[in-house]
Amino acid sequence: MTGLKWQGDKLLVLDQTLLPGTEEWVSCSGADDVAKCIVSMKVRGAPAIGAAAAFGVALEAAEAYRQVSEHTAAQMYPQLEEAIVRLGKTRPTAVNLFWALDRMSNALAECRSSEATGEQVVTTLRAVAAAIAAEDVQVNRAIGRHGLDLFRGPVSVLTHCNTGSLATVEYGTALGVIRALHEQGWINNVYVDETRPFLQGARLTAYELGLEGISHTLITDSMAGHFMKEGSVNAVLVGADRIAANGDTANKIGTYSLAVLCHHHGIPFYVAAPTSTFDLSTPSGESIPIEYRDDREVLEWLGQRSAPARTSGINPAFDVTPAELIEGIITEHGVIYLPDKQRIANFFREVGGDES
Ligand SMILES: CSC[C@H]1O[C@H](OP(=O)(O)O)[C@H](O)[C@@H]1O
Repeated sequence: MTGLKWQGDKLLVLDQTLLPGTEEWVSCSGADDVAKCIVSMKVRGAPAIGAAAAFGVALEAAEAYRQVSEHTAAQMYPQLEEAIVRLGKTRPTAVNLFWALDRMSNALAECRSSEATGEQVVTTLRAVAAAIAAEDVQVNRAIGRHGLDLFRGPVSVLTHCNTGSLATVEYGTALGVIRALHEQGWINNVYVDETRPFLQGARLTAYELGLEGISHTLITDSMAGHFMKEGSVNAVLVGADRIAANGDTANKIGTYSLAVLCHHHGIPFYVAAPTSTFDLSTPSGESIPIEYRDDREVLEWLGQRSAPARTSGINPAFDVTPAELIEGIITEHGVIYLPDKQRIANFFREVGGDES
């Protein structure tokens, strides 16, 4: 399954705010449509918002080309550069968004330096956006394969938030590992954290696992320690939105608590993420920008106020897990075992190239 469909001159986004009860596709014809979908979390998940933003730039190019008089590229660049800036302001934490926009920006710069025609700009940006999407699926399947190598037989795992086909283009990162385990017949059960306040676990992960008949049990976030203590959880698998150069990892709020619980109970805590989630320009977790969302997500339940009128709330959408609490980071190139912080630098030297 996927939450993004590219149809020539439109991007269709599966509105995740309506799942699981309603499957409704939103049609995007330009960067502003995509930006609104990202801000409102109709599309969410680090790799998914990167791919969606890339398509947003490609759609904007087609729109700009339709508007210019002599179909010359020169008139298109200001509109496209503005679209990239607009999309870059949608959400601050997931580095995949900026990684994808940088690839689009670099492609645009190459068009400009090679004096491409307007039509060539449209074709080039569409091809780069399509490549980002296609690569993501292959990367996720590689993450799944490498994650499978960490296990020797049937396990029960716990996961947080949604890291599946609705958080990526398809297959998923931590949920990609879970899919690979399921395909191997090695999933006894998946404990799914509901993931307050946006309920990505209850609404999206449970939806994906149910569609594929993967055994799962929904729990409240506060139950995780109980099931670890009783020995029901063999490993924890989570995703990531930004991994700093020392391995500190920003992920959905509640992830840090899971890592501390795993440390206490001697349960391996794994992060699954593509190399596009690494940000080697950010030295450590303290420098990762954390998105604060509307506190009504905390103060309300399904749109109805649950807290007293005079009660204030606070809503950090992510927290940072220090590298020393992470057993390993599962990437498309293999597993980086932490907490030897030098291993991140060595890993990128071995696989060749930067984090992009
Ligand atoms: C495969 S990365 C998914 C990542 O993104 C989620 O955040 P959000 O739902 O706010 O976009 C969460 O942190 C997941 O781990």
